[in-house]
Amino acid sequence: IVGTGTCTTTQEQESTEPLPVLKQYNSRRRREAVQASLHAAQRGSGTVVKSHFIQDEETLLQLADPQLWTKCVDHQSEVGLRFLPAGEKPKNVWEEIALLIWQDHPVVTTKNPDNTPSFAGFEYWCNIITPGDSLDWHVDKDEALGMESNTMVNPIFGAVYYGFPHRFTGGYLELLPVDPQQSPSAEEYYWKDGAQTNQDNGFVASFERIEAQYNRLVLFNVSKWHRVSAVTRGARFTFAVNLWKEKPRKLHINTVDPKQQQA
Ligand SMILES: O=C(O)CCC(=O)C(=O)O
Ligand SMILES: [Fe+2]
Repeated sequence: IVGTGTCTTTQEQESTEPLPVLKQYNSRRRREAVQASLHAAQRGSGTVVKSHFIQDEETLLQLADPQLWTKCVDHQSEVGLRFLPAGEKPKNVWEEIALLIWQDHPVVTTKNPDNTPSFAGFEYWCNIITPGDSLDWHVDKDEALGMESNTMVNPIFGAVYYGFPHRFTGGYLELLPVDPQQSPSAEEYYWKDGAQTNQDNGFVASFERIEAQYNRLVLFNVSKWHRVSAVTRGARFTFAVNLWKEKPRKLHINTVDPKQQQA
C-alpha cells in the first residue's frame, strides 16, 4: 500500500484481501502539519544528523590526538565556563569548530533589525565517556539559575560533534520527544509511554536513537530529555556546543561524573 502509484502487480490485483485502512489526519490537520514543518525549518528547530561533517584533513588530523580532548575536559573542570560571545573571533580549534557547526543556522544568520546578533554566543565543552561513567537523562540548562530558583532556562538549540576517531560499544545518543514540563520523569516516559511498551496503536510517541559515528554532527533540541546509553567498552568522545539567547550565569559542570548527578 505504500507508494503504489499506478504500478500494481498481478498478485495485488487478484487479491481479495481488503486494503488496510489508511488512518490519517483530515485535510485541515494535514495542512497544519505542512505549516508547522515550514515554520520549524525557518526557526532551525529540527534534528539534523550530518555524517562526515568536517572535510578538512588538517583539522581532522589535529582532532585525532586524544591529548587535545583530555586537555579540553581538564580545562573545563578548572575554568567551569567556556563561552564564545557572538561576533568574536575564535581563539582555539574548539571555537573554530563551534563557528563551523552553527554558521548556517537561522538564529546565527538572522540578525536583529539594528544589525546586532540575535543570540549571545556559544557554550562549549568536551565529554569522554568510558564504561562506568554515565550521562543519564537530562536537559541542558543554565545550571546556576536552576540551583538558585526553580526557573529553568535552556539554550536555543544544541549540537554534538564526534570529532575523535573513537572505538567503543554502546553509547547511543537517545532523544525523547518531551521536555520536563511535559513529562517530569524521563525514565517513566521511556518505560510507560515511550517505545518500551508500544501497544501497536501506531501513534505512540517513540524516541530517537543516534549512533555516535566518528565525524558525525548532530543538532538537536537539548531542552528535551536526552541521554547517552551505557558505554560497554572503549571510550566515547564528544564535543558539545550550545547556542544561547542570553549568556548563562554559570556554565556546564562536567556532567559525566556519576557522583554529581546534577545534569
Ligand atoms: O555525547 C552526546 O552524544 C550527548 C552529550 C550531552 O548531552 C551533554 O554533554 O549534555
Ligand atoms: Fe546534553
